[in-house]
Amino acid sequence: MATRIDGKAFAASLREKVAEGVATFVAKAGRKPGLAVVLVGEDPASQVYVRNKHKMTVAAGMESFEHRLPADTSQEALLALVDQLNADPAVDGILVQLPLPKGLDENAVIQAIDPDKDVDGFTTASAGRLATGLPGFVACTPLGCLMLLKDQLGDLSGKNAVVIGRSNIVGKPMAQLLLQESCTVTIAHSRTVDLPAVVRGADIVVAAVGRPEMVKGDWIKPGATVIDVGINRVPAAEEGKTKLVGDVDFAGAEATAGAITPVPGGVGPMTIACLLYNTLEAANRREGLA
Ligand SMILES: Nc1nc2c(c(=O)[nH]1)N[C@@H](CN(C=O)c1ccc(C(=O)N[C@@H](CCC(=O)O)C(=O)O)cc1)CN2
Repeated sequence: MATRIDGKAFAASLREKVAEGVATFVAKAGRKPGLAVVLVGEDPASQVYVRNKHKMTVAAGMESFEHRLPADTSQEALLALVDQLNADPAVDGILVQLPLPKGLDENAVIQAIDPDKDVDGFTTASAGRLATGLPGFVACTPLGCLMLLKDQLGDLSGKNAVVIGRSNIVGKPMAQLLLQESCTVTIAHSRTVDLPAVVRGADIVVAAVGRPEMVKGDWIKPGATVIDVGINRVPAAEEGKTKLVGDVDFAGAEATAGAITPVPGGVGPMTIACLLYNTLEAANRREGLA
């Protein structure tokens, strides 16, 4: 039976370490690191995530600047706010909560963020820095996955890693991070031929496809480490109720894997902890303290 990787506990201890780093920063810089979060519209899940970001930012000793805008905000107004935050010396990190309401150009808004404040790691500048090994910010979810993997396995070099999913936000940066760790990396996607066979060759599986329980237990190589990025809400057995499942059939994979992240309580909590980690890093760099 696989070890369950406790992302919730790991994230809590990372947030504590960030809080210690924040105290050191405040002592040296004479100010708090600042994180600005922009939420447009009333998407219920986004509201919960933004509320949690605010609470955890404050708990880590940082300044939280929350900007809530109505769903009918224009592209121009949103870009003007991003410009204002880029210029604000109290703001070290900027995050625009995704998804944006229909009608807004997500890519244009993200690219408007100053790469030195891009604590979400979503700008093309950040992606380019990661791909070429330059210092920059790595998107929080893949960064969290890497931290969990290194904590579990130590040195990753020479491991066969399969990343299922090729999104700019998770799949591609995850593959870059694993390559940097000297893994042999395969990026699998919807056109991959014989996905089960590809996954069976992997020592490390990162599933980020957004399809509930798509990766089956008998695809997993015995002893492999499985990182499940999926957060899918599906109907529960009880009438009218729902539950969260990942992209991996947890019960099936748990029997064969060496270690596996659960959903919830695996990768998800790492996302906000890594956001705080990146914000502290941004503040240190801006003050020449990194
Ligand atoms: N600008 C961004 N937008 C979005 C990001 C992001 O990193 N940057 N990621 C997601 C949402 N997200 C943070 O914003 C996020 C998602 C999930 C979790 C989490 O802790 N999930 C829990 C389950 C929560 C639940 O019960 O519903 C878990 O997996 O254990 C935290 C943050 C999209 N938008």
